[in-house]
Amino acid sequence: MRFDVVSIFPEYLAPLDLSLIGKARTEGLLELKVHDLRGYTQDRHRTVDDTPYGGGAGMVMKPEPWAQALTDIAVASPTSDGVKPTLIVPSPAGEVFTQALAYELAETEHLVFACGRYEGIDERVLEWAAEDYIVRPVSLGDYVLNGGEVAVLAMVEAIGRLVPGVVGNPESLIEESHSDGLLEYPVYTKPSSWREREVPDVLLSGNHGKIAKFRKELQLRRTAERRPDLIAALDVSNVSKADKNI
Ligand SMILES: Nc1cc(-c2ccc3cc[nH]c3c2)n[nH]1
Repeated sequence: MRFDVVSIFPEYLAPLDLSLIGKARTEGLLELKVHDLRGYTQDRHRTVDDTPYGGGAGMVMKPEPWAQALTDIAVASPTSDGVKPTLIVPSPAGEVFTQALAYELAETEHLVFACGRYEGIDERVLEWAAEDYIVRPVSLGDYVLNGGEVAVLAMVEAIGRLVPGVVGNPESLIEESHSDGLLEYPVYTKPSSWREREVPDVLLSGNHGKIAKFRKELQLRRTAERRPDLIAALDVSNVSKADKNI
């Protein structure tokens, strides 16, 4: 799987050299290249923004540097299956990024991320890019950042960790939050007694059936308390009606 990221702050993406994603890149499980948008400007001031048509505060990112960068990236890495690469454009006005979308995108051969800044990217870039890309504006959540880089850090980590071999023990992907539509259960480790707080006895029992039941009940309770919206969306085939009333 290949990731390309375009930004005027390439150093913002440096954390992707670290930890699991960095190790996966070293091992060749993932390819990731960060591109400085200013490398695609033509003027000596390396201009990437200008005033908005129609007025309004702030500046808008000029279209031409984006077209040059996105053309370069698509030509440099043609997909083996002839499917257009996917262009993810972080935006508060995009579809919300979810674990389901992370799984979907983890199946994509080539993901390109366009990190906007200022008031955003000239809309014509997204229209133009649709000739050679599957264009998807994506929101990290209903809050406003100053640019797309933070969203890309989160998405590359969430997607990259799903690529086979990146996470050492694939079983750890099974029982995490949102993998089954529920929030994850609480976890504990040694010592069993800590500052007069005890680990739940059932977890020390060795009875795997009881432990699984206990954990599922805690997932349901935690989800009902913190994310009632997820309870409504639950696929009832994996939860009995009685469980949903916890
Ligand atoms: N979920 C979310 C995305 C953003 C975002 C994404 C790109 C730009 C460019 C300028 N401001 C931006 C904000 N804020 N919140």
